[in-house]
Amino acid sequence: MLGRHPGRADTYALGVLSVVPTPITVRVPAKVNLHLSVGDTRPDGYHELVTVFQALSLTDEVTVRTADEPGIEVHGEGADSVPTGPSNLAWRAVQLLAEHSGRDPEEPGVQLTIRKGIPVAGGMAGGSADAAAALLAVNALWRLEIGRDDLADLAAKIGSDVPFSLLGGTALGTGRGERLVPVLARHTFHWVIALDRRGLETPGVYAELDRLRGDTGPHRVGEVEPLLEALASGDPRQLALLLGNDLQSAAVSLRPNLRRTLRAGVEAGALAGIVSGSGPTCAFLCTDDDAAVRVAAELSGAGVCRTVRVAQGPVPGARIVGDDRADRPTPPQVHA
Ligand SMILES: C[C@](O)(CO)[C@H](O)COP(=O)(O)OP(=O)(O)OC[C@H]1O[C@@H](n2ccc(N)nc2=O)[C@H](O)[C@@H]1O
Ligand SMILES: Nc1ncnc2c1ncn2[C@@H]1O[C@H](COP(=O)(O)OP(=O)(O)OP(=O)(O)O)[C@@H](O)[C@H]1O
Repeated sequence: MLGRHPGRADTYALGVLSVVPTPITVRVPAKVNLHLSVGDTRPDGYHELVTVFQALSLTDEVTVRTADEPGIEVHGEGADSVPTGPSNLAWRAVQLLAEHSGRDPEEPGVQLTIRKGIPVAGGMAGGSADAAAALLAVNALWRLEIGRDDLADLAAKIGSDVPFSLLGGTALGTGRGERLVPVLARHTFHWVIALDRRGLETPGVYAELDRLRGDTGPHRVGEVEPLLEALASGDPRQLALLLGNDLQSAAVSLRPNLRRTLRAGVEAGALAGIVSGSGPTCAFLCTDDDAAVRVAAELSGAGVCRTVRVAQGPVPGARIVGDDRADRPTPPQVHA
């Protein structure tokens, strides 16, 4: 590798030596949709949305490094069900940036390591998060200096949730969810996240919503202003009354057990519970950190879900946290 690409920006000639750039690690959050109104299907097959995203403190980390042998390693919970080939969304991000910068997308000379903390196929934008992280990391690795707005345009080509994974915080999303405006959210909100035993595929959940709706319509997207006011006030009780997700009925129709999970969270003391995005993960809003810990303990004892996490939001979007974490003890579960 050393010295083989003297003209490329990712190796730097130092006399007879070349220096391979330091690996870059990006941390990226999960999301929950506090409000998700699904309108009609557009000619391109996507549904018109009005949604409010919030980034939560469940995170993935993506490390990119220059390598002769490209590949993807995935560590952490659910790693076995994450593809390590070209359908991995983070790999698609690498290929997109390679095309964008005039490199060969089939041989980008990059190795990816993904550490999953976001549930896979859980409705929390795990794959989208990895794609956003890979965009930011490779932009830095190759010193492309693509600005945040242009990165967001590239992100939208990969998936509707990817631009929000880059942005983070709390944001209003329109279009198919990719057009974003940041929203003021005072204070930190405390969440309990209940993970289901198996994932749900997003297209199937939208299709189930269409099936349940039948010929009714047109479908107006719901009002979001009261929720934005609750966010600005910072009062979780006010916010709890306004949480809503049009995909919830479809997710519950595909997974009737979610009804029991949602009920159990509220019985355990949460202010309200919703299915997160396309599900099956359920998110419960709590009054404060202590309440969240109590709800999490009770919910995990209720036997209604696979596992339970406590999280806070909003948190920042994808951001560089440092160089290689190769000294970490977690053994890889999937190899490229
Ligand atoms: C459910 C949400 O997570 C809510 O934020 C998103 O709408 C899903 O976003 P995503 O996973 O990034 O989805 P994409 O990869 O863009 O699309 C996957 C599939 O979901 C459906 N889809 C997605 C977004 C949208 N506005 N309308 C749709 O109907 C389509 O069947 C599409 O083929
Ligand atoms: N880097 C990735 N991490 C997780 N899943 C990925 C990744 N790349 C591709 N996938 C595939 O995408 C599918 C959906 O996974 P993901 O975790 O993104 O779901 P999700 O959180 O429900 O997505 P969203 O909330 O954006 O609809 C998985 O079944 C997996 O096969």
